[in-house]
Amino acid sequence: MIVLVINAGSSSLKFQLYEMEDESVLAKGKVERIGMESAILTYEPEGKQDVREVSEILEHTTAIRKVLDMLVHPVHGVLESAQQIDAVGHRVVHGGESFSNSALVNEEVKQEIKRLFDLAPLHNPAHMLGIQAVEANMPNVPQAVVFDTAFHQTMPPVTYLYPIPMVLYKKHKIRRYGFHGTSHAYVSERAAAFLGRPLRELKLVTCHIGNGASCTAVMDGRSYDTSMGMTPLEGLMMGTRSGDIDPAIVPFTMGKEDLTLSEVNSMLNKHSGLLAISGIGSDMREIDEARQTGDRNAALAFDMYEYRLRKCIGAYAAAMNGLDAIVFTAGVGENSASLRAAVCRNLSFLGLELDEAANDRRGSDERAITTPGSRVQVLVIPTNEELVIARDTYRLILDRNDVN
Ligand SMILES: Nc1ncnc2c1ncn2[C@@H]1O[C@H](COP(=O)(O)OP(=O)(O)O)[C@@H](O)[C@H]1O
Ligand SMILES: CC(=O)OP(=O)(O)O
Ligand SMILES: [Mg+2]
Repeated sequence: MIVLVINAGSSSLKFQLYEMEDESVLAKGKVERIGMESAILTYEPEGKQDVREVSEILEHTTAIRKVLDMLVHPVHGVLESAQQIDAVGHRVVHGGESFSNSALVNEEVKQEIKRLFDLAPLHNPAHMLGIQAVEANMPNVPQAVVFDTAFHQTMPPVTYLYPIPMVLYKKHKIRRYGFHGTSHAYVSERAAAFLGRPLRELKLVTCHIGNGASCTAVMDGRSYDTSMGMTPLEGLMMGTRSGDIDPAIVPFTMGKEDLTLSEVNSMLNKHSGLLAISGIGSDMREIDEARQTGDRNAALAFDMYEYRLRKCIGAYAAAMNGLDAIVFTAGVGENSASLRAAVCRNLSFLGLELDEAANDRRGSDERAITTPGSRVQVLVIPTNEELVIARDTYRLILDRNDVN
């Protein structure tokens, strides 16, 4: 069975094409700057030359058509015809309280994703465009949705409720949902396999540190608490997002700087985090380089980022009354040895002993970066959200075929 995985954002669309018999990736790529004159399509077919094309792509339907054209291209293609694609799986960031599992797309599911637009205004409308773009280009292909929030639906009320009037939860479902669940679930399972112990018996803190960043306390094999909240703005300091701040800063700043709600939202989501403190950018590579050449603002941004992450790990060790392993994953977590080292050096009170050489070693393999005697293990585990989406889609289609 051939499954196309799509992660549609407001101005981008990432994709991976899988042959599910052996879970091999046939091709992958992305379309960036959708809606702009010079959109960029990057396409990497397995065993063939990569392609980069700049053209006008004004909406998601055109983006999907371009992707399908590439997949069946006479020179760069990996398929004879787009009809070989058996199913499409989408990443959907917000599933609210309605979805604790992945689902096949039908009218009801689409209505529910639409109902959640308010809770994820940056993400869910884009996912819906992705679903509609597939419907327009491949009308008979079944689609599945895999939610970032699903893994966190096991959180108890003590961790998911906010101490604000209950009526707001009842009326508007204001609560912690958590995100990056597909990644936290995947790396937890891999961590248990790596440690050779049942996941149910482990207390883990999984750190998904990419563009967006979140930490999860995984206990009894489930998400017990996680740092992102009702939206992906809460919690850790990120590339351009503030993470936790005093909520009173919002009305105060709006008054003092005469900002609208949408301006203050944009300030916290797009103009804060590493970017705001360093004045350089949101990319950890740039920050780390600048810091090492003596840039003080970059050093401060790095230290704040590290401090807030370490505080979250410490809080979750207390929340679970114990800690067996910390897992680092996603762009920064997998690649930034200096961030991992800074976090670990400052957690020695937990009996954590960093193996500096293992931490400095580059590679995309799963590995421990602590000494064998370390009381808490620290692992680097590359995430693979696309594979989980492809697997869930595959399983849903097989189950459906069994029923029919
Ligand atoms: N070698 C590296 N060192 C430090 N940070 C890195 C490195 N490579 C990638 N990153 C960071 O990873 C981030 C992207 O993470 P990723 O998980 O791919 O994000 P997303 O999926 O949200 O786009 C980049 O912003 C960059 O800061
Ligand atoms: C939910 C979220 O923050 O996603 P991303 O890291 O892809 O921005
Ligand atoms: Mg990501």
